Amino acid sequence: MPAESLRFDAVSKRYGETRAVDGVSLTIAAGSFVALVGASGSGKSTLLQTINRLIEPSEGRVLLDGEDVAAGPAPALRRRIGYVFQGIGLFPHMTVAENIGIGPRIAGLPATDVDALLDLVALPRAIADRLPEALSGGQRQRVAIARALAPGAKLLLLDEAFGALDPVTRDALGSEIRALHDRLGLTTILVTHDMAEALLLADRVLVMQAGRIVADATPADLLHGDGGEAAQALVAVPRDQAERLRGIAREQAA
Ligand SMILES: Nc1ncnc2c1ncn2[C@@H]1O[C@H](COP(=O)(O)OP(=O)(O)OP(=O)(O)O)[C@@H](O)[C@H]1O
Repeated sequence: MPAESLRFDAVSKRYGETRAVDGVSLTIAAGSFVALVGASGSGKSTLLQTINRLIEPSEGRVLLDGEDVAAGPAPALRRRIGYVFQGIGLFPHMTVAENIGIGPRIAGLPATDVDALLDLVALPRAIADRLPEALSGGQRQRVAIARALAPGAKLLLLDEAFGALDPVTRDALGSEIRALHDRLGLTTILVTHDMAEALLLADRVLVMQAGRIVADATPADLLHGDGGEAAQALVAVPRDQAERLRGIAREQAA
């Protein structure tokens, strides 16, 4: 199955006076890796969840491969879309293998090849019989990714999926997700607070502010100073940190 393309067509979501998402129109090409960044409360998670219908837009529509996501039943839609969020949501009383296989099992699909999925996310096959409590945070996150991909999803939504991990694990898992994206030909949307992560992993970076997309640029363009004020304020953070670290290294060497 080829990667899935996405289109947001004037999508808004209101909660009373709050416009969590405010008239977003946007096309995401099949096979692209898009990062969605922005301050807390800017609407990233709300926009992401309109794709798998955890949130229904107040106005507008979302098209997956040209078809309105609201057209068919939500469970069938969600099987096409891998969704991983910070809270992970593994079932604590089920083994790793049961957690990974639950989606296809509920849908009455053929049993999941758990070993193949564990290989895919670089986990030892021997952990298949463990409960989630017997895993590290990074391992749990990998199981969640394997579960998200188990029904053959070609669209992967990651909502601060690496948020609770230590920086070393987070960096490694980010690179592995990018490699997995390339190898499986996925379309991936990564919500992150971390502009460095967005710049390093994505082909395209979208910046949200007060429910709107205020910048849409490649990492190279952002690093060249494009994208406007809000985007450049976010790019300045890792750049300033890198410069301060270089300054400390220079002082030590002098
Ligand atoms: N169920 C809800 N009821 C009322 N307001 C909501 C609800 N969900 C989100 N909001 C509001 O919508 C806005 C966008 O929230 P959203 O969670 O999409 O932001 P975010 O960019 O993902 O934030 P964070 O980075 O902190 O996760 C916020 O002002 C939030 O308070």
